[in-house]
Amino acid sequence: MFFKGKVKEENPVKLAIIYYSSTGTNYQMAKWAEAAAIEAGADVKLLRIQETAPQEAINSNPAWKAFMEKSKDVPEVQLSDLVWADAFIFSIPTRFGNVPGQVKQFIDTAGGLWYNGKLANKVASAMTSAQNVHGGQEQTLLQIYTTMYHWGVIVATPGYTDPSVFTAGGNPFGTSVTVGKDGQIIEDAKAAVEYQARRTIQVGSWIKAGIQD
Ligand SMILES: Cc1cc2nc3c(=O)[nH]c(=O)nc-3n(C[C@H](O)[C@H](O)[C@H](O)COP(=O)(O)O)c2cc1C
Repeated sequence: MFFKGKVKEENPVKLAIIYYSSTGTNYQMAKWAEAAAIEAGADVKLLRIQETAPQEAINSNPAWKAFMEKSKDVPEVQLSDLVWADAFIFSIPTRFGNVPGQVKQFIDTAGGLWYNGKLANKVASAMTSAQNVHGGQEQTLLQIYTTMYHWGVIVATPGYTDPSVFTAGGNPFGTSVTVGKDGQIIEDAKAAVEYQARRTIQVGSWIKAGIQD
């Protein structure tokens, strides 16, 4: 159950790691997932969801402004990336116990793909952050999973299938973290993120192999 190996190299799982981040937390988690996924042999794209907030709002928060500048070269996720991928990992902040509007705006452009069955039978898991330990992290994960259920995506949560889940705070829905006053992640979450990436790829490889049989 504790998957540490590599997926089949001749037909790697195509993994889209899709994040939204204002101040870098979810970017950090996405980068950890990216490194682990490459190590596991997946074909990986790290993609950011388009920022749609007004420039004045971004400028009013130095951490937000600095992070926008730092991450400007990360490619923006396109609908074609959703079609390309066998599996998704979403990393998104908690906003009032829900997904950020930027994420919802992108998701709501996928109606045509959904209608044409282009999103079904993929695999997904999600990660999130919040300011408070009990700030709605699980609820945010459930919100994005609800969309996955509509898409016909198979949601592959970590559950309690690896010791790293406990070290990171024990969220079986997906890795979730708390952002301290210094803007840094409080929990020791890197191993859990890496494990979640490997597990998403592993389940993705099972589904992909099953579809090809
Ligand atoms: C509009 C808004 C709503 C938020 N709602 C919550 C919340 O419900 N619970 C919480 O603990 N933190 C909340 N936060 C804090 C964010 O979750 C936190 O800034 C985010 O996890 C940082 O992630 P990032 O660095 O990737 O942007 C909110 C922040 C904003 C701007």
